[in-house]
Amino acid sequence: MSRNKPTLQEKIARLRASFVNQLPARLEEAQEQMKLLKSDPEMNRVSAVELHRAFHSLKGTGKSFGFIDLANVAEQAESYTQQLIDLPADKTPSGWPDTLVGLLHQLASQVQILAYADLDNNHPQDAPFFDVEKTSSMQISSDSPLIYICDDEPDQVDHLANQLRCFGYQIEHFNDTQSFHKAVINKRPDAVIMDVFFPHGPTAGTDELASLKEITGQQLPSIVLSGRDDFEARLSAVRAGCSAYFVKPAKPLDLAAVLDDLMNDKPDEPYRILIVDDEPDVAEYHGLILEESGMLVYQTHKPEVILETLRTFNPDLVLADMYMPVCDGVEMAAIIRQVPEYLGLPIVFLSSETNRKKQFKAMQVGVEGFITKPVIPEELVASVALRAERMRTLRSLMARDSLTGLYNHTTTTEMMNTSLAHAMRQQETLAVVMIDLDKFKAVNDTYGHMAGDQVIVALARLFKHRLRTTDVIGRYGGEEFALLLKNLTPEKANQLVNELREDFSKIIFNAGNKQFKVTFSAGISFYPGNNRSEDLRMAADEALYKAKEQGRNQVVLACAGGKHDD
Ligand SMILES: Nc1nc2c(ncn2[C@@H]2O[C@H](COP(=O)(O)OP(=O)(O)OP(=O)(O)O)[C@@H](O)[C@H]2O)c(=O)[nH]1
Repeated sequence: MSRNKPTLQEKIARLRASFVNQLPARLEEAQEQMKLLKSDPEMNRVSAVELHRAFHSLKGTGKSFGFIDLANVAEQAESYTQQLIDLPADKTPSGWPDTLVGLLHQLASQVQILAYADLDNNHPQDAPFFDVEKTSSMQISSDSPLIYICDDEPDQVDHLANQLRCFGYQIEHFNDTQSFHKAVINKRPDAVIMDVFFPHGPTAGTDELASLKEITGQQLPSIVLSGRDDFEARLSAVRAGCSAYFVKPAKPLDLAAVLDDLMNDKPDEPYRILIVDDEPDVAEYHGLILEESGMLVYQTHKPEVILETLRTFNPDLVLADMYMPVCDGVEMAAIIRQVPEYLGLPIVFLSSETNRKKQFKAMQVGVEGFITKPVIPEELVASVALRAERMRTLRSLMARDSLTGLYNHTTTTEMMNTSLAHAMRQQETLAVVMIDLDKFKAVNDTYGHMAGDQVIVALARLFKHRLRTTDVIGRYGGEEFALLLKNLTPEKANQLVNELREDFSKIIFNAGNKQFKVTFSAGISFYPGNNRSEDLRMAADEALYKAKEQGRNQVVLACAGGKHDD
């Protein structure tokens, strides 16, 4: 019999119950430490530090799960042990064991109360867990964008639709607003290209967009493409919320550029958050809140594996506990900062520590901020998202080419290494494709450098639309591109690159009143067969050279050992 997946409430209820189940063992441990402390007339400071950590953790987790009475007693005990630790070695206050024993008794009665409490009806007091909104910016769609064109002049539309299809857009054409209306209600497109004038009304197209907005409550991303170039038509487009207005005949490439901008409002990859907390339940709880908002979370409970985990998970932000047994959060942050690659990685402490001096010490090793326990889910999500976004922007500036937004040479080379290592570990295949525009010098010389740039941008756009999000697209040099295609057979990779080549060769570019087309050549190499990333690159380069030699506008497959399958 199949069971539904547990809801967030159910998962959190389980975590709270698990915390309560662990309380007797934790209390017993604290009592053991207390015995050690009492047996030592000099007061063993190691045990005092251990006790302090145990109380601190009970306070933080207790607050997070909404067990406020328990957390309050733990806080008093934490503060008292801190005073003991801070005293000079030769000064031990009389009566200290009684105070601590008293606090431990109070904790024991709280544990008893919780053991018999009805946890289902005892929800945390200040944590509106279930209202964390799923931010729409976190979902990824790998499908080709769907564009509806509504226009009653089929000749013009055919050419536009064919050009846009070359970029990987799915195009559906409607001759009248009625069939367009039905189609939108049935399946909402990613964007619309709409004419203004139709036989049944001078602004029937834009009126239709406005009425759809009213009916559905949502604005359709839309562009106007019209024969009209007058104030009334343009105003109707503004009022219908259209993003751009083109007068016929418009260049398909210009429309594709605007469509790209509209698509760019689409989601990014989810933020990657690494949680380091020695208490699995606490890590799980904070992880649930972040996952619920669409982030990708990885947890580790051991600060000693931090560097390996950073390498494999590559987070946008580290959310760490401040007190952990092997090393504390500040020490762990200092270790992270020793690695130049992670100098800019945001580290945020999630802690019940409110001591300013301690917070300042953490800031000195480059910790970005503190989120105080118990967390308010919305605040946790907002402050993590804000910092992770900043990290993304910074990384993107460093890793991407400014003309195309593709990965630059350095990043592409790094990704070739990591993709190959990943393919080897997972026993997957990897295809490296080197692509070079044909006779591009002549394009620049004949039509100008700006026209040449337009070609480079168009090819980048074609790759972005047509390849999977798991594939890597890099601008390897001026007019040279590199693709890393995962898990494809040589036949499939060859077929895919040939389709891209054919579609690209059909795109019509404009320079002044001249029109021209451009082609590219490609060489493909594979793992397995080439087992070092340098070999993969060289084999793909040689195959590309062969494609150029054989007449350009073609794809050549490289085999291991430098042979080619033409
Ligand atoms: N417009 C523009 N041109 C570029 C850019 N980067 C490189 N190029 C030009 O690309 C051309 C490359 O020319 P070549 O290496 O001689 O090769 P080709 O003319 O493409 O000929 P084949 O590769 O043999 O087909 C040079 O004219 C460069 O100036 C760029 O960012 N924008």
